[in-house]
Amino acid sequence: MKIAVACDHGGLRLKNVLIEEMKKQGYEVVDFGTYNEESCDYPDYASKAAKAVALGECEKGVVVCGTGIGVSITCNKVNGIRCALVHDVFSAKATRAHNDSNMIAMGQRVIGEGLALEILNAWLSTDYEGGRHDARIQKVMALEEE
Ligand SMILES: O=C(CO)[C@H](O)[C@H](O)[C@H](O)COP(=O)(O)O
Repeated sequence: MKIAVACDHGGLRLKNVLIEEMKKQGYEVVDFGTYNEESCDYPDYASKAAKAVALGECEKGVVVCGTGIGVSITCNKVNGIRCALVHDVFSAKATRAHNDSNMIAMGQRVIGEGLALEILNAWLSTDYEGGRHDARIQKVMALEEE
């Protein structure tokens, strides 16, 4: 599975930890930057990862900034993206099972690396449940057509 990743300067260290974990598990990672800690603008990088997921070039996406908020807002502006800002394991599982989220956002300034890795693994290994959630997701995605 191909995973798109991106961050700003505030998420670089955590992004690199997450990339290592995903590579170790055999995922193919496409890193859309940023690649150093020089101050930059998160929309420039998060949007690239989101577009890669929306176009089907990558199956899922992982984005990181200081809080996770800036990158999640950005990704959710791209049609077809359901990006969940997650800082606990319960929500990581729930957003895959219920929202079929195709991207996850985390904040390097919010959680430690150990929890972030648990969240990542919970998110990657949880399947969408379908059923009653289908209609809800369709209603969310229909807003893109208005
Ligand atoms: O967008 C954010 C906040 O919602 C991110 O956390 C950014 O990483 C943060 O705003 C960057 O802040 P900085 O003071 O420019 O490092």
